[in-house]
Amino acid sequence: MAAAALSYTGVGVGYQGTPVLTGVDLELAAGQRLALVGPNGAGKSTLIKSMLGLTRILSGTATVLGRAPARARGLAGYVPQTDTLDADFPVSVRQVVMMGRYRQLGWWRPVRAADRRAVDEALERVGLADRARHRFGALSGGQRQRVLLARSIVAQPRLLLLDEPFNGVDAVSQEAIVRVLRELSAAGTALVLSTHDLAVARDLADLVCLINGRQWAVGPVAETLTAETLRRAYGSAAVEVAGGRLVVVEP
Ligand SMILES: Nc1ncnc2c1ncn2[C@@H]1O[C@H](COP(=O)(O)OP(=O)(O)OP(=O)(O)O)[C@@H](O)[C@H]1O
Repeated sequence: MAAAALSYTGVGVGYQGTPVLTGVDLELAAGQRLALVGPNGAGKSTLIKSMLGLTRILSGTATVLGRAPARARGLAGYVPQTDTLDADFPVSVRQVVMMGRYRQLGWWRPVRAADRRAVDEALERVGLADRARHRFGALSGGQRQRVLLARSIVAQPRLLLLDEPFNGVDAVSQEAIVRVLRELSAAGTALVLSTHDLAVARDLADLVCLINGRQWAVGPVAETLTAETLRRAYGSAAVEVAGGRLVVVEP
């Protein structure tokens, strides 16, 4: 049987030996979709970085695709927040997506017809085939996010990690991204996405992990995103309003 996409038991993660998030218990199988939900500073990005082998596991045990996270580097796909990238960098959409192939095949190897085909197919899939020659930085935030998704899928990862994939993303791009994520998951890719938006978690995820400095709850979305667990994780001032948006009223 294939190794779990993720297996975390009692995990603490942080920086310079100081934990920012503790008590994380996660099991994710092929094709499952996990939403990491929590307020700003909860530790969502840090947890994703630990899955990429970029931050130390300070306590507990963790495997990513059957290996210790530091040994799994490069195996999981990663879609960063678009606004963390330098949009002025003079690179075409096609070149950005091709970077996803280099990682798998080595930058020294010449680009082959199969690589070009994979890039074309990925751009087609995210609905941006007609933008291949455009400058990456000239696209809208939502289109850039679709390009970054295309870059990650050309490497055909068994686990895909997305950090706030819908921040600053227009409705058309969000719809395209959601469609591709559903297709990937149906084909067996395990997904982890961090989000502030409870509606996104409910719509897209099977499992949710509610964190804020520590893990407050984990499990199937309907059972886990309850008013009670949200109140515990966000503090008593947390109020959920219609449409799944969470409004936190400062005490
Ligand atoms: N490189 C770093 N060194 C030290 N502390 C860090 C570092 N990066 C983040 N932190 C701290 O770790 C905590 C968790 O941050 P993290 O970015 O993981 O949260 P988040 O849930 O992703 O929040 P946001 O939604 O604001 O991105 C915060 O207190 C943050 O200040």
